[in-house]
Amino acid sequence: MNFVDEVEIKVDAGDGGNGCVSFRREKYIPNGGPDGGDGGDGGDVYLIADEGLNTLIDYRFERFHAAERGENGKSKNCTGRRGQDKYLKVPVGTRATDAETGEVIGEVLHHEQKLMVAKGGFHGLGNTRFKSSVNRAPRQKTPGTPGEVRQLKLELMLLADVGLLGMPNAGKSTFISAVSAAKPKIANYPFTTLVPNLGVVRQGVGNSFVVADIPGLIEGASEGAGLGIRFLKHLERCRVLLHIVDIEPFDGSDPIEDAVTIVDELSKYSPELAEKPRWLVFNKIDLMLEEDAKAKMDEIVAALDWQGPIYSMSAAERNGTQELVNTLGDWLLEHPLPSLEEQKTEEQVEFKWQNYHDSVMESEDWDDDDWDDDWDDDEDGPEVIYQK
Ligand SMILES: Nc1nc2c(ncn2[C@@H]2O[C@H](COP(=O)(O)OP(=O)(O)OP(=O)(O)O)[C@@H](O)[C@H]2O)c(=O)[nH]1
Ligand SMILES: [Mg+2]
Repeated sequence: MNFVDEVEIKVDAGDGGNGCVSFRREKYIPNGGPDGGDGGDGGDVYLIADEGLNTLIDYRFERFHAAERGENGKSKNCTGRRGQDKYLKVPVGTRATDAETGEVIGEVLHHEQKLMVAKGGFHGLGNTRFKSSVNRAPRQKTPGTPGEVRQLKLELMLLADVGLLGMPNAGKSTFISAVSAAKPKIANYPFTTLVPNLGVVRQGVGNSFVVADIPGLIEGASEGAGLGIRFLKHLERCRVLLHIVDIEPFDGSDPIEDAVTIVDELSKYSPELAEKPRWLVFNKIDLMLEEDAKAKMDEIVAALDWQGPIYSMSAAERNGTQELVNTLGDWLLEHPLPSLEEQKTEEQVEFKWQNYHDSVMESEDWDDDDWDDDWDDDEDGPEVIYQK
């Protein structure tokens, strides 16, 4: 099974390089000024979305990823080189969470989108920076700060427009194979589908949508029964859910209870997901006389107190499926996805060392009137303070 949608990895951004203490030593310049350069910043760790990937499996095997350390500063005012950033390729739709705090860092939703998951350390300052009218031969420097280390949970959530929800054997996979080119395994035993499948429904040029078929849910799924509810996360980004109800389960279970169970488990998993637009789709109507089917459907609608849209079909006989797909296509056109900018509501996560630079700048070493005068001269090599 190559589909892996959850992994935990450790990311380690590069430490900042240390500042350097050094003095200019040259022939004929006996008392050269300070010329210790700053260190380089540590490299950051980023996720980068790659549309060619559809699993996080590589991260099962490689769990530690580090960016490069910044180089230390050197004499002659040489600034250390910045550490190289580390880019981790992930499938589009991957979300990163800090595993220790549970804080969602962000997600990558389109090809080549980048997300910083660990910030590199800030560079240390060389002694040139501490030169002043009072102290012309400073021996101060600051060390680079450590790069951020995070235990990271990566979760892949499939990007689909329509999500299928229902008991095992309800006919979810039969439906997706009826309306798309997807060829999932279909069988009359529960949990035939073990990992999500995506199917593309084509309705003419430039008008297609994606359906996600996920493993079935059973009672107690939120407590881990069956395959649990871990696959429900793949429905979070769908625009509409189809609750597929088998009106004549061959295991003899009561279709009313089954339908209620699904709604309960959905609400337990996430009230937001339960609030998402959802259509009730009765399946296997070929197994009953029309009147009996109608009566059964009415009972289920009443038991669920269902007010939303209702469809019926025989996925196996492809009866009613095309109609459902056409209505879905129209509905999706009328309910476009919010643009990416609107989706970016997530706050920028503050990184641990964000304020380090400010605190160094504010420290007393900088309270010097001559500071501004000295600063500008540094651009083209060391400033010579004493020259005979
Ligand atoms: N008579 C009839 N049988 C159907 C219909 N749709 C599906 N089936 C049968 O029901 C059984 C289960 O179908 P699947 O599509 O595998 O069900 P599923 O919801 O994907 O089940 P899981 O993957 O286990 O969650 C299969 O034997 C299908 O042939 C239908 O409309 N009519
Ligand atoms: Mg299935």
